Amino acid sequence: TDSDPLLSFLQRVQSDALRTMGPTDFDPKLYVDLPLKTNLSIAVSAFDSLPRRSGTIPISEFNKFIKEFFDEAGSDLVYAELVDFKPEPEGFLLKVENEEMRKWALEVHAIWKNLSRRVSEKVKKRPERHTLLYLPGTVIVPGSRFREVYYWDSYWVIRGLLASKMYDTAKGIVFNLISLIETYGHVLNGSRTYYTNRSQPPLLSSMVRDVYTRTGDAELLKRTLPPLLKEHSFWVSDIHQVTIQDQRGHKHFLSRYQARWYQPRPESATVDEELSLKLTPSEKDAFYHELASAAESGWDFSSRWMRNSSDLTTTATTSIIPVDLNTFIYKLELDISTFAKITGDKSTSQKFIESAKSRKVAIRSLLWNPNLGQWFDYWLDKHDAHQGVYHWNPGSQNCKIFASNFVPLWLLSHYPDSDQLIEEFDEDLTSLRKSGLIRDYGIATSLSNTGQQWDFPNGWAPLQHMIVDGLANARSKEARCLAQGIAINWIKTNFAAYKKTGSMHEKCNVETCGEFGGGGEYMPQTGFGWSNGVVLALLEEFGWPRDRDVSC
Ligand SMILES: OC[C@H]1O[C@H](O[C@H]2O[C@H](CO)[C@@H](O)[C@H](O)[C@H]2O)[C@H](O)[C@@H](O)[C@@H]1O
Repeated sequence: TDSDPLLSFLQRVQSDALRTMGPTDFDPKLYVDLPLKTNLSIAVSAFDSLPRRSGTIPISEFNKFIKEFFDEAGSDLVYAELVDFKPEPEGFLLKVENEEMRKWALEVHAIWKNLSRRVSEKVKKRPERHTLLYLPGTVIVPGSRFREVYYWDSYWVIRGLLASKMYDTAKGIVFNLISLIETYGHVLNGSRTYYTNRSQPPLLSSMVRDVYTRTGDAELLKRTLPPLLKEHSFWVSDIHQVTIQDQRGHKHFLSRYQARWYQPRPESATVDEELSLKLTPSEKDAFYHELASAAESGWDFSSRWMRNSSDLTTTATTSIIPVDLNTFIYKLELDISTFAKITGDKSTSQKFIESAKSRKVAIRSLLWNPNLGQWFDYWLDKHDAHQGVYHWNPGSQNCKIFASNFVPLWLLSHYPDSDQLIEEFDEDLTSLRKSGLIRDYGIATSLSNTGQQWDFPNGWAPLQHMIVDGLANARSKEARCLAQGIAINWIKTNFAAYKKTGSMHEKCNVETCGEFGGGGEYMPQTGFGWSNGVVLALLEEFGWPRDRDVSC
């Protein structure tokens, strides 16, 4: 934040706000999202002259200051009309025959109008007054406190938009993300200045591929290939790529999450500072780095990254080689190779076939566990590294159960024939069935109830979708039935929660029908981009017969 005067100032306002308002219902993100009305220097001197009693600004003075110097959070994104939205598009969810389900699906489809925005011209004119970043086209936001575009959320938003037949809006989202690569060299976690230090799970090529499959737009592939090559370089750069030598002396290259950030996350600074109170200054820096890196994974936060699942300060994201990240990069490599082939760039196509092959060997050699029949994250042991090369140790696979252990199955829906990564996966699904992850109302994120939001009993839409989509495209009938069963229960619980609360939720509790998820550092959010996208995508894939009950 030192190099960003607006952010430093907003963080001062945020920490004074906590002292003034108290911790109940306090959301630190609100303060770093406030757009400035005046020049920064004027606001700073007004802030410095506010009266303080025992270090605290009186509430009326504080509120007056906020009103005078800031516009409302989110007001720098304005409502955008969706040019391709139709209340009931032609060919919409043709397999959904049940009237009640169809009516609800149309309501979920209509929520795109509530979530669509464009960045105000004010941001383009005076970027120094906003933490929001300018994007050229219409955006779909997740909802509630998430007032900006998020990277990996956008994949499932696009899946939903494709089911809603909104191809132009879907393409516009891709172009927005590309504009971020052009400016920053990678897609940001989200479109805010405080997210420039990290990315999120790399799913841009998957967005492009799915839009291309529906539209056949080869121009899109031509335009996206150069930025996708940049994105690939980002994920195999020094900070992300790790070399691991196997027991036969063969060197493999896999990637990890790692943010370029050693301070509290500005959007959660008061929380991070409180958490780090017991740490020494150098431990604090390392802890903040690990938290930001966990945010890059999209799984913020989870026992998956913690050495001790009851102590968030033991988060050690950068010491882990994640199954899902390497699956996504493997798919990125296959996608780049496919796009290059279609657009006539043979040498790039060949080069990326080779990269994908090497990554496949690495994933199979280091992350796949043939005895337990699943892929595991791998813990890096710094003491075991010699001149930057780690030595593989089978005991360092993290054999705890997480939904991410089954994310490679997702490849079945995109590369069903050519992909040998999953060929060893037991088609009778013993490891998945016995994992304990499949619950009555969806796939649990993990088996540990730690109070973190990416843990039990929460189920997240993206995780349901990747595993279900993969199984639905498997050869075995059993796998396809399992996929359908999970999809039906997930749709039912989203339906029940919507009927009960009038909203779509960011996450659900997989134990109880109609109950939304909890835990983590902020209040459960509604809206909600990826949840809507996944419901629409699953309804498109499986349909809903007339006589199937909609309730649990
Ligand atoms: O403000 C705290 C954190 O919030 C975001 O993470 C969560 O919401 C995102 C939007 O739906 C989602 O992509 C992510 O998986 C969630 O855990 C944000 O991405 C974090 O960087 C931020 O610190």
